[in-house]
Amino acid sequence: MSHHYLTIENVDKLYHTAGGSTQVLKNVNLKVNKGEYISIIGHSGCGKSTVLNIVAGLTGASSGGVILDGAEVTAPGPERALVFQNHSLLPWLTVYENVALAVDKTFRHSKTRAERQDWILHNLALVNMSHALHKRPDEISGGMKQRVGIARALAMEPKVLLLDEPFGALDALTRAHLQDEVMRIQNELHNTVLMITHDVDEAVLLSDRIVMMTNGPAATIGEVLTIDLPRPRDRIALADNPRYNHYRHEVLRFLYEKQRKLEPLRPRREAQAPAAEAAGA
Ligand SMILES: Nc1ncnc2c1ncn2[C@@H]1O[C@H](COP(=O)(O)OP(=O)(O)OP(=O)(O)O)[C@@H](O)[C@H]1O
Repeated sequence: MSHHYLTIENVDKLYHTAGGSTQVLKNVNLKVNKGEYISIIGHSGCGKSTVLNIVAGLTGASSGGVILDGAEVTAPGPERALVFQNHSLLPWLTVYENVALAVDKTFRHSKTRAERQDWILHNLALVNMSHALHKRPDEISGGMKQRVGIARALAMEPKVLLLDEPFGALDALTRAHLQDEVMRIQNELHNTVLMITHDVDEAVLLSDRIVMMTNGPAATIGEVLTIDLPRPRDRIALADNPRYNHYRHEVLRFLYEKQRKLEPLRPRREAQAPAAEAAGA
């Protein structure tokens, strides 16, 4: 048996639609150690969410599979918690109740009512949301909703945390603040994390390794970059760090030179502005 905690092995994925079938993923292989923070980056539509959904057990691989802590993934389960870009809190429940729902479900047999209550409060404190326990999602900001989503995921004590562009919908300052929070929590808890991102700086700042995917169809892992920067990491100090900038450059080079995304061809006359045509574009 593999000594890796999470193994994605020879995963192919075909989607069958009325128009025929498309091979989205081809031969995706990745081995993740316990406590590693992995980012997956690649152009839009290459298949990042499909990889994450297969690990989550939300969709099956067409061939190959996923093994987590020695067991094959065949269905969704609480040991793989997901956080999406668009907050998935239940709007009629308070912040506390949203986390309580997951905690009560996961620990109803293993923790007493009082222990569960402490655990909910503990996880909401971890993301600095203790001040808003009784607010409903429409009474808090987007960043706060993401904090609650993260608290809910952490509170399930998952074996792997699956983050699908968790900061994607946030403004730059809120995003930076939340990235710092996630780094702080990661330094404390050492979760195993798979995170999809489109943000090169975010990937370098947060990750132990960055998995770079080729363009689809039949996308696969093109390169894996190990980020050897000491933790805790400080975004301001790193801005002038040559190694940080080297990693950034490597990811940009992969995305914009090696895997340059070509826009689909459009009819020349209608699609291009006169100025662009005059410039010979
Ligand atoms: N259920 C489905 N049925 C058919 N095709 C699908 C389905 N889900 C995804 N696809 C297609 O598979 C490809 C990969 O989609 P996926 O969402 O995994 O990409 P992605 O890299 O996460 O994209 P983005 O960065 O834009 O979120 C796309 O071409 C998409 O249209």
